[in-house]
Amino acid sequence: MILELDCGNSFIKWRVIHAADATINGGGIVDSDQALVAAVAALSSLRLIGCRMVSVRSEEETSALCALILASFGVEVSVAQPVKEMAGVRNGYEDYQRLGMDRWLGALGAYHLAGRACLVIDFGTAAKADYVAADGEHLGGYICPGMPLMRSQLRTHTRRIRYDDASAERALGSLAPGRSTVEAVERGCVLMLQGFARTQIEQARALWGEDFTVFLTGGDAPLVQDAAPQARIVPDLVFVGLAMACPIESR
Ligand SMILES: Nc1ncnc2c1ncn2[C@@H]1O[C@H](COP(=O)(O)OP(=O)(O)O)[C@@H](O)[C@H]1O
Ligand SMILES: CC(C)(COP(=O)(O)O)[C@@H](O)C(=O)NCCC(=O)O
Ligand SMILES: [K+]
Repeated sequence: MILELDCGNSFIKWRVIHAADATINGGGIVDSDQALVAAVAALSSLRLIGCRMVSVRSEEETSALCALILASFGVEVSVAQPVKEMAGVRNGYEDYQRLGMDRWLGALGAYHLAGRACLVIDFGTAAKADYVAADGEHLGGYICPGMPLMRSQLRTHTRRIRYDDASAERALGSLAPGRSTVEAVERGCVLMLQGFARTQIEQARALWGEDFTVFLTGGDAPLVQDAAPQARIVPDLVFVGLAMACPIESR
């Protein structure tokens, strides 16, 4: 079995797959290193032969988690590293090392799955869009605040925007004009994300006509699904790219 980890700015997404056929043994989303170890250790008949990781966290946090994985499960962690080119995709950044590794792996995974031009939109802590042309050239992309950041900026920089998580969840049952603060903020931010997605799709259409595939990923992708009916929702897109970047021999 292989442990796969996607360490974003807010959460760690993890899964355990069988090395031979990549079938999924377990997985989840946790908010700390300790919760990760507890969740993985709770899997029955766990037999890890390796671990691969993508992280957009600091070097210190990333190596601390690698050390914890080694100490807890006895496996070395292979951490995806920036490269100029892989699997037919060429990194489009002026300095390829600066492109977020989650974005790069999402682009790799998308191009692998689509085999043609693709637009990857990832709604995590930040909202990201990345463009890969039909010949594999990564054209670059866009970054703006995602749902958690927009929400917390409003809460932090205003005096009268205050509400709890439960009412936030209830507010998203509809996108009609809000009749309370929580509805107005939550629905307004979702419309911002949807507008972001629509604009990216328009731009992809201007570049490529109808010959492209749209991928939606990240924890908040479901909030945007209705605005992009043609998109493929692929929650594990980054893991697709991670397996390509960090192959682990099965024994
Ligand atoms: N089970 C879940 N636990 C926590 N957040 C979730 C869950 N499912 C969806 N989300 C949403 O996912 C968002 C975080 O997305 P994610 O892609 O994990 O971000 P990041 O990679 O930046 O850590 C949160 O804002 C939350 O709304
Ligand atoms: C843009 C990001 C902060 C997104 O992080 P996430 O929302 O996945 O937690 C991450 O991809 C990153 O740190 N990128 C480096 C900067 C760049 O891609 O230009
Ligand atoms: K991410």
